[in-house]
Amino acid sequence: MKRILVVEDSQLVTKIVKHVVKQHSDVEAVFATNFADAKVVLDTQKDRIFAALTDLNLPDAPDGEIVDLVLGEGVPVIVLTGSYDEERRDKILSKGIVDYVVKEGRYSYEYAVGMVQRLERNQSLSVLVVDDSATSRRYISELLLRQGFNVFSAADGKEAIKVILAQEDISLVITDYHMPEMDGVELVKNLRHKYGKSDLVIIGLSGQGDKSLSAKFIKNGANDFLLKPFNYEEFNCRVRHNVESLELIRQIRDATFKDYLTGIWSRRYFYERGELLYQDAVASAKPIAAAVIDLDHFRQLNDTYGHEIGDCLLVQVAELLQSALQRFLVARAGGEEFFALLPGLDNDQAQSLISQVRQMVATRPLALDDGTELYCTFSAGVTNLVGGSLDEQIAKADEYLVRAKEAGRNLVVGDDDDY
Ligand SMILES: Nc1nc2c(ncn2[C@@H]2O[C@H](COP(=O)(O)OP(=O)(O)OP(=O)(O)O)[C@@H](O)[C@H]2O)c(=O)[nH]1
Repeated sequence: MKRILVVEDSQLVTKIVKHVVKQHSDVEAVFATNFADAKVVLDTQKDRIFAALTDLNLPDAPDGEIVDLVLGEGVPVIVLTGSYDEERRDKILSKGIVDYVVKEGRYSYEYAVGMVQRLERNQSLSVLVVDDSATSRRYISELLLRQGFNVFSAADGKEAIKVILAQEDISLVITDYHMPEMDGVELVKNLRHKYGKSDLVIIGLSGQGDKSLSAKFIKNGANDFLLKPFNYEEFNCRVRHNVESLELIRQIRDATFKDYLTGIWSRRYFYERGELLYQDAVASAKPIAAAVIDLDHFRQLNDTYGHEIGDCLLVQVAELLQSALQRFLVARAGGEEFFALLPGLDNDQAQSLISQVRQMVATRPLALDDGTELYCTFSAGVTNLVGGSLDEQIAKADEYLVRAKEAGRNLVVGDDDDY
């Protein structure tokens, strides 16, 4: 639950903000009606305040002094004001606030509270700024840091690709056009070989003299374009809009490809992604191992403890598999069965890795809500025998799994075993 400080002297506005906050189950608000009360809240609860929504004209501080107070405590500020004055707005924005929202009807209050949630979600998103000008890189990075993002930077396209490969979780790239080594459009073309628009948002930037560049960027795969110099609010809105579109696409993808119970990849995704990994391995003559993992005596466990506890165990085992094999493709195939695809591993390596995971699952107690601890084991078949398709390889691993079950369970059978 995120706690926000709302500093507002109008009773009517306070009532509206309370109502809007109530619609967001993950936000709670502490209210102050003047500068002095806000100071007391910050003095006593600063570490628990995630962000502040503040008016500018308070009875005991009429000239926006509250902004300096809150920023001085290191708390991000979203100004919510009735003041339309452009000059004042620019002055307040230049202090480093997250956003300046004018009270113009119901949507503006929802926008302001939504901005708090945006700030929180941005903390789990990484952004890469690519520009050969150190000043420009610093400026754009500073704007993004204000919005809560994790920010990385690179001085040209080549360096950008290195950062992205080393830092797999980059969701947004903001790139200038004119750069040595590799320009912005070349960078977009290169990135689009590997990352679709649902994996990575790219926003192109360039100076006023290059108007045709917007089309060039977008035709080569950028999601959006901004002409420099841009104003902070335009930048903020464009970034927010693009990041929200990305999240929506990811939600749809997850609903299609993630298993509803455990949250790990589904059988459908395993075959879609797995087929590409499989074809890559075949084309490059590199090893690829497939494993079929099946929990032992799961019917008995369900019968003894109930289906709900069975579900709870499936979730915990899925988490263990996912974290132990995080470099690889892991999916719930259905029921109490999981698939793993391990590109780059030969059969000895894959069998040894899956055996370590088997040992870990067998010896780690799985905790239930009432404090009870249960243990469960799995059996697995692991093969590197690449047939005509991924399906055939999985069928072979499944054959070994049956042998592991027949040999007594809690066992991993590979290509060289005689079971
Ligand atoms: N709780 C829970 N149980 C499931 C789910 N999907 C399948 N199962 C149960 O998993 C059990 C699988 O039973 P079996 O195929 O006989 O396998 P097993 O009891 O694990 O025996 P072995 O595989 O031979 O060790 C059945 O009782 C299914 O009802 C699920 O989503 N949740």
